[in-house]
Amino acid sequence: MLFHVRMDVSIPDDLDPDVRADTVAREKAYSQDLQRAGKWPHIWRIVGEYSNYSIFDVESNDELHTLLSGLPLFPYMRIKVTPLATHPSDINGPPAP
Ligand SMILES: O=C(O)C[C@H]1C=CC(=O)O1
Repeated sequence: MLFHVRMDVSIPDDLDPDVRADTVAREKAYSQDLQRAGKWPHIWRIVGEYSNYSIFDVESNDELHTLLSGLPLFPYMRIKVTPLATHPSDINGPPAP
């Protein structure tokens, strides 16, 4: 199942700089592990914002929720999830299983 996900990050200005650096480093490692596992096949920075558009490829809503709620930056994010279906005009058809 494919999901379009928008993440908007808002880290409080008064967060301890060491905590901030550690959290951002753990977020990067967590994200890259999921990318290597094929669960997070696309991530794009939204120009001019501390935000991204991502595509997740997971088995269920519950799996997506587990992955998103495990993000180290999750406490500092607003997340909008949009489920994706195959478009009938897509010349490539549905994604390969
Ligand atoms: O920078 C972001 O967009 C937030 C988050 C998502 C992946 C990652 O490494 O950080």
